[in-house]
Amino acid sequence: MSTVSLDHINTPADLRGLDRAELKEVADELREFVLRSVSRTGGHLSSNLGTVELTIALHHVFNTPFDRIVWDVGHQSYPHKILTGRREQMAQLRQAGGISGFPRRCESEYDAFGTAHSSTSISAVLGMAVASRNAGLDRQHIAVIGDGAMTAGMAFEALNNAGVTPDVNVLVVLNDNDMSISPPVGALNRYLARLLSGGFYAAAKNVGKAVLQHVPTMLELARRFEGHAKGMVSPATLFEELGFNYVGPIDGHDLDALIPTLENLKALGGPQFLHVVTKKGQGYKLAEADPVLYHGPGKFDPDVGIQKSGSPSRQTFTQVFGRWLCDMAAADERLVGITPAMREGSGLVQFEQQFPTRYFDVGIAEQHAVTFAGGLACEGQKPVLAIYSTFLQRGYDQLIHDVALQNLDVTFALDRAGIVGADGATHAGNFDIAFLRCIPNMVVATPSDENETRLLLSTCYQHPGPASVRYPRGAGRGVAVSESLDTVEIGKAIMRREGRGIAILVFGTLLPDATQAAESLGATVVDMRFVKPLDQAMLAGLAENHTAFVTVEEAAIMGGAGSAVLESLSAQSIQVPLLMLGLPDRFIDHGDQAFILSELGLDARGIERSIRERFGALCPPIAEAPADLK
Ligand SMILES: Cc1ncc(C[n+]2csc(CCOP(=O)(O)OP(=O)(O)O)c2C)c(N)n1
Ligand SMILES: CC(=O)[C@@H](O)[C@H](O)COP(=O)(O)O
Ligand SMILES: [Mg+2]
Repeated sequence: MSTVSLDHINTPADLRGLDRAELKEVADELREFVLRSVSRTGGHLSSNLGTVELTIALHHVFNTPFDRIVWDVGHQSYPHKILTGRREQMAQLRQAGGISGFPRRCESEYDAFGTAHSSTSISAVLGMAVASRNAGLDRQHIAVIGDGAMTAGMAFEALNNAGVTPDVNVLVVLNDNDMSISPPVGALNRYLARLLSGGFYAAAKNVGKAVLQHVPTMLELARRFEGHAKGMVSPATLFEELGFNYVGPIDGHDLDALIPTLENLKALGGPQFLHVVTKKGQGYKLAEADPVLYHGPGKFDPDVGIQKSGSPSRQTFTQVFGRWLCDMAAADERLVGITPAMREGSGLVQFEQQFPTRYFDVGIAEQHAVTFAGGLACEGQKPVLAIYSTFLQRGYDQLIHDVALQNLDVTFALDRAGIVGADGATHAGNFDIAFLRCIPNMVVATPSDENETRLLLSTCYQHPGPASVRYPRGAGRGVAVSESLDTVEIGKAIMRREGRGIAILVFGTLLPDATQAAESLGATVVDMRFVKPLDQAMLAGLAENHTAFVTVEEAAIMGGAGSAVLESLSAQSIQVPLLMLGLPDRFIDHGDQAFILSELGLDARGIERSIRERFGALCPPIAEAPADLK
């Protein structure tokens, strides 16, 4: 009877002494561990169930951590974490103080490169491989990239570069599960499907001379041990044309196929490309049947599966957006909705069903999404680009050059603005206010609740130029949302509470916390609604009868809305002391959203405490206040 157990695998070295049968036992245990563990913490499930054998094979064959593995996106790296000494820490996955859901260099020497935004792995391993070559190191560099991540331009920029870079040991493993978060889109997906079906080779046999143009030289053939697997002289795949030695497709759940193939590839130098086929959710029937639902679930009972809860009392901001989009699309046939591969997360499921010809999933291609929207706007369409704040960072030049500079009418619906919780710093939308407000022509709206979100979406949509509306991850506070498509005046703030001494200027959904603080302080509260254009008249008016200002935003303080107020006061030669509350100048780790906001002093107590610390003389005494406020 075998004594092999996952409990005894503390580093990949422990895998290297195992035979094939033992490795298969480890794979079964590892899959079960991933399922049980993720069901208790929440996290990315389907992708991790799909990479169990691939992870074991890679660590078995390659000499990690000396050899480098870069996990693209990194949401499939849990088996890797478990096999590299973090099995116990999986219990705190994505929780405050616990390990991250993504690879991080500071977390383990086995995490060769930090990932989370997709399609960076080939560039990163190429950089590493060139550095190894220059240092005379005989090291292997492996990028594991999914079929979804492979659709991004950046992956192709890297292939283009790697294919002609001399003397680099780069292995790209394409983990093809025929899924992105939602079903994959685009011509590359079709091409991969043709490779899998064998149709590519079969069709090629009939192409006659065209095939011969692609016949590799005898020397190359000798290098391609996989020639026997293909079993014939075949036309070059796209990846071969780009300078890679293409091998595959092989079954990514079959250790008997994976291990010898990787061993052979390890012996070869130069750019290698291995196409493996896996199943998202492999081994857990419910996830296999619905990999979208199990892509990134919260906690659930694995014996029962995810249970659909009854209709929740509070809508998420994403749902508010999704409904607004459908309503506005019904009212205006020029509206088109765009998502870069985030149909579910961005709230476009219903829109796709209702308006299939006006729905565009462009793949993981944020840059393209922005310029595509610009092109649509040129011809009189009204594009709404639904995009996470953090992913718009990818399309920054396109936003400036292809949209704002030409004053094109594109509405940016920025979801996940501010703290996002379990995904942490890589996904937090901290920077959009700072990077958007400096762009000429941009309108930057910061709705304070669900209804304001709808109102400002309509307002920005009707604005004939580029405009953005930012809203956070998760549910609002339960504010009823009107069904109208009314608009408000752009650049106009609204007074929410008239007080004395201190005026709290709120940009976004921290309004209830700021209001609660203001009630203790007797302060004025203004919902600023827009960072740009800023309501300068409101600021000037408030300055006449207040002695201090406080700005509150769930965004980076540096360059943020508070900075905009400061600039405006300075430009108007208004001298009022200003306290800026928002996100500090550091990356903020994963953890519960409310907990993080409270740690950052951005809940009602924290806001009051900061104001008292700074403007104590202007504040009324604390009556029966909790000790931490005194
Ligand atoms: C730049 C960027 N855009 C979008 C995402 C969101 N995202 C995370 S995983 C994923 C799908 C990736 O598909 P694939 O690479 O095939 O991996 P799989 O989920 O199938 O394992 C997407 C769109 C991201 N992480 N980075
Ligand atoms: C890995 C990745 O980028 C996505 O799966 C992301 O984690 C989704 O985040 P939401 O859960 O906020 O949609
Ligand atoms: Mg995939």
